[in-house]
Amino acid sequence: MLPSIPFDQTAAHKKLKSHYKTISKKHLRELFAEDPKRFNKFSIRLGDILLDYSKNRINGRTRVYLSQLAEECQLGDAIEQMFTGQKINATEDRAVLHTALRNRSNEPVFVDGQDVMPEINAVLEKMKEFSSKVRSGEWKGYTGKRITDIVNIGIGGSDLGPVMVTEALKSYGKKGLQVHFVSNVDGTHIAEALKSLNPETTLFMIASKTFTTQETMANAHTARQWLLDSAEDPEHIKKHFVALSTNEEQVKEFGIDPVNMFVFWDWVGGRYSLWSAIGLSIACYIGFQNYEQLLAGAHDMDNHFRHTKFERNMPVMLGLLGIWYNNFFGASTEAILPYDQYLHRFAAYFQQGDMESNGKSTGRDGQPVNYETGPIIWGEPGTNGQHAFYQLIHQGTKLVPCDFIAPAISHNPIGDHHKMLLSNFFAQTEALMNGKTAEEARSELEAAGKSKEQVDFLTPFKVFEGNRPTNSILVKKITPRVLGSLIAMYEHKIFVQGIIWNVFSFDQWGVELGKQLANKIYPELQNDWPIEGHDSSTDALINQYKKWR
Ligand SMILES: O=P(O)(O)OC[C@H]1O[C@@](O)(CO)[C@@H](O)[C@@H]1O
Repeated sequence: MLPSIPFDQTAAHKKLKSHYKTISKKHLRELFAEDPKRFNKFSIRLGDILLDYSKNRINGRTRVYLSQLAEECQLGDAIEQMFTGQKINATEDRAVLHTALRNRSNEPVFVDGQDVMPEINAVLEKMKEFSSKVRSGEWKGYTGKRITDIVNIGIGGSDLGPVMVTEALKSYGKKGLQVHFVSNVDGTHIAEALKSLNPETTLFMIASKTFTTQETMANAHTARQWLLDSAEDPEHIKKHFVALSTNEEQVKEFGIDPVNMFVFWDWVGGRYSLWSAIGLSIACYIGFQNYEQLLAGAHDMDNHFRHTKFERNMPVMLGLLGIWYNNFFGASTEAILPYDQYLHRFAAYFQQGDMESNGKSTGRDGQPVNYETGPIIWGEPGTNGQHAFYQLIHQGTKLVPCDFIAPAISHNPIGDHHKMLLSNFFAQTEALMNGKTAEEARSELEAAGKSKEQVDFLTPFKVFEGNRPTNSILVKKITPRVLGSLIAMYEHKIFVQGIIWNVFSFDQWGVELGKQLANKIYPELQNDWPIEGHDSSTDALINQYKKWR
């Protein structure tokens, strides 16, 4: 059981609060001027990943106090409790073992006294065999044709991970095998997906940990009817449907043969499940060997996280820096800005990963917390973001700590594109750090031949305060292994923050109320009678909908 340590009552919190008063008055320009070796002091390398966190509003003392905060919150113990299968997801009485799914060492991991590695390996073997059959054409549809299209039907963690990874690793995708993703219960989503597909060569993967999620089950039934409209014989379902789930009973009830079920376990959180059977669409698309590389990369980061002292620990430093801005500088959001178009769903993935884990306001002691917890995560690929919201990041009134991510090597080395992309990647963090002084702005305007009146008028609008913190994560190339490490790095950053904010990061009770009310309203929409009994707004909205539909 995790201890409950209100983070704002730790000695380190007190020290950080006082330290903030001095360090927050220092501009990043000064911090770099004071120490030419600043980069060496505030950067970490792990394989083909370089984390440069030197452009942050910290000095050596800040890092000492932040590390003390982690120590006081017993982060080290908490890490060991997770990796060794303790039931740290206390409100659901479950272990948290996405790390076991990628435990390439195969060292035993025990849940309730049983080593879970044999069953994990059995599912991986089944995924290997199945993905090989689909990719080779051995797996045939009801008319004997090979599969050309996979449709993953799932939502949240049963969708976002496979989407993000198959997009990020698109250059590893198999030619002639397309993956599609349907998640929204909005009929448009499945209608648009099915428009271009042939039932004879389409394989549906119904991805759902519970196999009860309204959206997924609605889409799954629609997909099944779409197949039967062509195939007619229900016997053919088993050639075109597999299930990725923990719930065998519901899978059977839907009509999928348990032989075609790829199981995972209740100690795998939905938003941490791409390493489980939920990753089957990934394995089919990029091949099982590449999927194993993804697992290996995550395992590399797991070992780093578990065995590295906090000051040299990537997830720990990222987690502590996030707390520094969230709880001491009052920054309520964090931007993830990948300078890689294939990573265009990376920020979206961690919207669920981070916000569904730490978007909590009740401490592990059952009491309301009296400090900020999970930040709002957002972001878009660079350089697009520069033409959308960088105005606010550079000159707005809000502090937005940003993670910039970029590969040194592109999968598409066309002309000078990558050098242009990377010049922006390097320039943006430099600009956010240094800014532009009024003197610099003024002399630029004068050099441009502006009149004195124009210079006086325009100068204030051309000043950049700078001092805006960023992390730079430069990787050699986005390979399956590097991507696996990057994802695990952010997973563990989220873990670090949840431990220190004294919340339970692996349940998600906050998603239940909306579902409950939707299940109450859904039957009310089955007729045209006017509704009353909700509040006047909900009644009016429902009744207007009924008039218009
Ligand atoms: O995989 P499933 O059981 O269908 O859940 C889908 C998603 O729904 C949730 O909102 C939980 O209800 C996410 O946590 C989860 O990833």
